[in-house]
Amino acid sequence: MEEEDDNPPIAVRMDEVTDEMLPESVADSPVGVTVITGYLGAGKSTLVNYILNAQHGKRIAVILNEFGEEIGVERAMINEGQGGALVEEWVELANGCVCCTVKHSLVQALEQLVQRKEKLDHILLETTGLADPAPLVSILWLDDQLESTIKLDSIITVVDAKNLKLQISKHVDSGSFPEAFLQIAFADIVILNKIDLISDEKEKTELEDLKMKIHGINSLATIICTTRCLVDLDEILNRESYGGKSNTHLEELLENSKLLPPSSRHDSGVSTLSIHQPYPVDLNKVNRWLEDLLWENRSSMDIYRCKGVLDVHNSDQIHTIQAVREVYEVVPGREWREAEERINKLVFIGRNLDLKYLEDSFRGCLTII
Ligand SMILES: Nc1nc2c(ncn2[C@@H]2O[C@H](COP(=O)(O)OP(=O)(O)OP(=O)(O)O)[C@@H](O)[C@H]2O)c(=O)[nH]1
Repeated sequence: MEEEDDNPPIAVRMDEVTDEMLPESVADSPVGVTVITGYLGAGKSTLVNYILNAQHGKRIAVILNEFGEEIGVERAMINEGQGGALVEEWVELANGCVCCTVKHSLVQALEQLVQRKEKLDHILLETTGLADPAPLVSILWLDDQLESTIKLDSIITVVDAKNLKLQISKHVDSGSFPEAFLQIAFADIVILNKIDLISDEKEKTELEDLKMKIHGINSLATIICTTRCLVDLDEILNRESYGGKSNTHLEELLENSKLLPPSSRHDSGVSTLSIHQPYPVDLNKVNRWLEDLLWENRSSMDIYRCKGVLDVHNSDQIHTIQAVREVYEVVPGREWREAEERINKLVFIGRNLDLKYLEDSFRGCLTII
């Protein structure tokens, strides 16, 4: 037996790896669902058509969903992989409001789609007329323990570079803010599209300004500039933005640069800010604090998203916080490294965010005051 163990591992080319050769956990891993939002005419259909028709070798189902309208039967299109034929399927959803009746039916319909289609690599859900992606996130962000065959991967918001500039200038000094800002606030990835329409030098500087404004609304979003939504699919699929066990955003959050508060508050009132505090926290107190912030609405803040890392009392594991509106999750991640400074860092995206309130109330969760 010992001799066998001493044999060197046999090298296998990754493109020859079949499901049978993969550990069960990888072969059976749930199919990622990416939600695509964006303002009218920003380029959502252009992105979907590109993904369906490009030669990327991935088998992707696209579901077109008219939220806000009565939901009956929705169309799903599936790319056969090698840039081959498109197959059309109908995914049946019960009528009703997205936050109640459709909840289970949407998840069930997606699970059935995965079961019917062998080796589906990914599902895209294009939403039209959906101003606020949060209800959809709470439907698709499923607990790992449910062992679903699907999992929410990320939210992509397609933005029209030329139009966003106009929208931002129009809404400066105004109390209102366009739904495009809300879609940016919830995005994990912002595709800043129609870059070809920004041509002269002056506009190019404005493009940098636009990126800063997007990060002013949501400093956690990855911005990808495109023309006709031509984007490397590896940059947008399988991001695992909501994976409880995934450490992807943990390392991101530990990077200082991602956490600096924007130099000035965004005029739309939708902004990002972050708090950093040393000393371990009491996990029960953090849960109560989050519930107070997200559920009780005692302050004038409107918190859309929160991501963070925690130094939990009596634990060597970094804990991550992730919240979308009232749904939140705190999970242990990797262990703190020896040289790493143990700290609590939290990033909030929302309206009327109050730094002092957040810092003062969070201090109550520390084990050393
Ligand atoms: N110049 C330019 N035009 C683009 C680009 N991307 C998309 N378009 C055009 O913009 C228009 C709107 O694009 P769509 O993909 O239909 O946008 P959409 O977000 O799906 O639009 P709705 O479904 O109406 O919300 C179309 O005429 C596209 O051909 C781009 O990068 N540059």
